[in-house]
Amino acid sequence: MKDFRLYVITGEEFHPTRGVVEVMEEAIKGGADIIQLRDKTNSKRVVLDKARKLRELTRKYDVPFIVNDHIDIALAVDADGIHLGQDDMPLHLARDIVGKDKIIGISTHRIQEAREAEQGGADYIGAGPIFPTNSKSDVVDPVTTSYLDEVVSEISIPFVAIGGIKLHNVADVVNSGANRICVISEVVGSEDVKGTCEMFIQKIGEKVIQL
Ligand SMILES: Cc1ncc(COP(=O)(O)OP(=O)(O)O)c(N)n1
Ligand SMILES: Cc1nc(C(=O)O)sc1CCOP(=O)(O)O
Ligand SMILES: [Mg+2]
Repeated sequence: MKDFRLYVITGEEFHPTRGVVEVMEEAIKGGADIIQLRDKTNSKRVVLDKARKLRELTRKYDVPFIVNDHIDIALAVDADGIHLGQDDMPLHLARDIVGKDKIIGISTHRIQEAREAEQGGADYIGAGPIFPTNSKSDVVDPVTTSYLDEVVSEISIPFVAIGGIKLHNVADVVNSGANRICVISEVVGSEDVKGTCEMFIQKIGEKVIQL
């Protein structure tokens, strides 16, 4: 899989007056280099329609496109991959269904889950929530950057830090060894989506050691 630095997930509740394609296009123009469609409320038919549109957009910019939760929708639109949590379809079954060429990302909140994902053939893991977040209702307590320290020392597959990551705290995450960051609200809820992505990209590239 192509490496990435800034993973942006849709969150339409944060931009009620703007369309999802328009907002994600701005994110891509600002440097988002992988996109996920995450829609926990709409019907499958509506999610499928959004997936088609985002597939078209991401092809235009050659950016990988991941669908959250719905393997069938991911396959129907020929997404590059799927993202699954600990309560979703188990990794080995998902791999059987999607085949070896699709990206599978797995959410992890503790090191044992990360080990299992790696051993099970995940392409990347999500590590979080690092900080408190309002973007996910059924979320576990923040794992803090100390979970990133464990992941850095033990896990070899790519990991992306997620959960409550903002421009003001991303330096702490980067200083813990994360060089892939995943964001919903701070990006898609911004008045300036492109500019916010550009600032994230700049900060991901900087290791600021606070003494
Ligand atoms: C990159 C990334 N990491 C974590 C998640 C969360 O997935 P999950 O735990 O299945 O929760 P939902 O997003 O389905 O509510 C994610 N989507 N993406
Ligand atoms: C979708 C999701 N998954 C998480 C996890 O820890 O697995 S945290 C999260 C929400 C991230 O949104 P925001 O950037 O707005 O905090
Ligand atoms: Mg899920």
